[in-house]
Amino acid sequence: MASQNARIPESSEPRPAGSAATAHEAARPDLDPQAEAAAWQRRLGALPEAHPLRVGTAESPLVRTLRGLPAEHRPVWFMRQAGRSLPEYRAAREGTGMLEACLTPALAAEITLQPVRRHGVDAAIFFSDIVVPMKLAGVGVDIVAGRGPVLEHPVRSAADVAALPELPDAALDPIREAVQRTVAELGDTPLIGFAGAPFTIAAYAVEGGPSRDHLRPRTMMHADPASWDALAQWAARTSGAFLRAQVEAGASAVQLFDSWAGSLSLGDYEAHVQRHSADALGAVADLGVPRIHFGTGTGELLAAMRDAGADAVGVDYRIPLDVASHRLGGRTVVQGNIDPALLCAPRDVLHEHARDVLRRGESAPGHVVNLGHGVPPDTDPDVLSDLVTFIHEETR
Ligand SMILES: Cc1c2[nH]c(c1CCC(=O)O)Cc1[nH]c(c(CCC(=O)O)c1C)Cc1[nH]c(c(CCC(=O)O)c1C)Cc1[nH]c(c(C)c1CCC(=O)O)C2
Repeated sequence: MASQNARIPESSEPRPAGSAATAHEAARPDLDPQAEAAAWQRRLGALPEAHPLRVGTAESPLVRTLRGLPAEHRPVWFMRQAGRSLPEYRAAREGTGMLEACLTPALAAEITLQPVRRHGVDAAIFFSDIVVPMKLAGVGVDIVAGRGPVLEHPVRSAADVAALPELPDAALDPIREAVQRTVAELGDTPLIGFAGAPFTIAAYAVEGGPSRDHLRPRTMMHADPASWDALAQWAARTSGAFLRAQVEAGASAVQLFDSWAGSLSLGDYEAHVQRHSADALGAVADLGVPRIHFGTGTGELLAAMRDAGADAVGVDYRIPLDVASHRLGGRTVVQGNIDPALLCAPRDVLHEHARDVLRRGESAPGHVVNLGHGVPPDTDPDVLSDLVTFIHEETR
């Protein structure tokens, strides 16, 4: 059991004088349960009475942790938990393209539910993709297995940006139906809705597909700032509408994936990206759902990503979680950051690494356990099921 008072291994950065070794206690004494509960109810006021967050999932370990409240155990889920690591996923996808699967409500719901049934994770994440909103808007994009999203026509000029179609609200109906089908099965297990952050979406649009350093969008924000701004605003509107549709249909939390933000300097992030991510997260601000903001290679961007409007920050495996929490001022819920590479290590090695992540997570007011990035496709599903059991037993 990872003690609440576990001594945290010395991190590479000084801890501010007087900060608690386990901020959980430091954060909680300030929390007046009655006041928090009243504020929480006010926060959810705009949601329908029957929304899962108002009738059950609010007391789930995931949502309580995102609210900064103690929970029966540390919640755990995995990015890319719905995917090729599951034989049942491969069977369900047989003969159906990726985007077609995302836009077939019964199939998207089934795939979303598979890892919850198999692993007993504390949250489902909606089976879709960050380029689905682009597709629904009418942009020529497909997902190539082993590569990722590929566009028919890269977006490189002001004219290309001006030609980008707006996402019609009715085009989101298959998404709403898939979410409704999913939450009808989930009961008190929360569904996390998600979207791609404007920079990551724009990086695919400008490059036309996956790239390592995202040089073209990073050049555009300096060489043609007006086109960059118009493109990022379009991406924020499109992703924001996608997020909102999932929440209105029943998602109890959202995650904004800025997977490729790590290629940005803090200066470029603050000057050219942060406000657009704030607009995407702002699309659900009035609905009160907890918001998680995740990126990879973002050790220098953590506070700026939180300040874009997140309740929690997803941290990748490259920075120790206590160091990340320190950079967030010790006052932000963190998510992560088990290294996916250790899923193929011997079980005792993985468990010791997970204990270290749990100990380091004690330095934040709340810790949602996750990987530092997605589940590798060749992962043994039993390793993930065992890891969920281990995390629950260690933190019960
Ligand atoms: C960058 C990114 C994308 N899509 C996503 C991101 C951000 C997360 C991350 O950083 O990995 C987000 C995403 N994509 C998918 C989900 C559903 C949730 C889940 O998988 O658990 C989520 C949350 C399904 C998917 N999206 C994709 C798959 C693999 C499709 C398959 O072959 O089954 C899944 C399960 C395809 C995809 N889509 C994308 C990539 C890079 C790929 C992988 C290409 C490949 O390796 O085959 C773009």
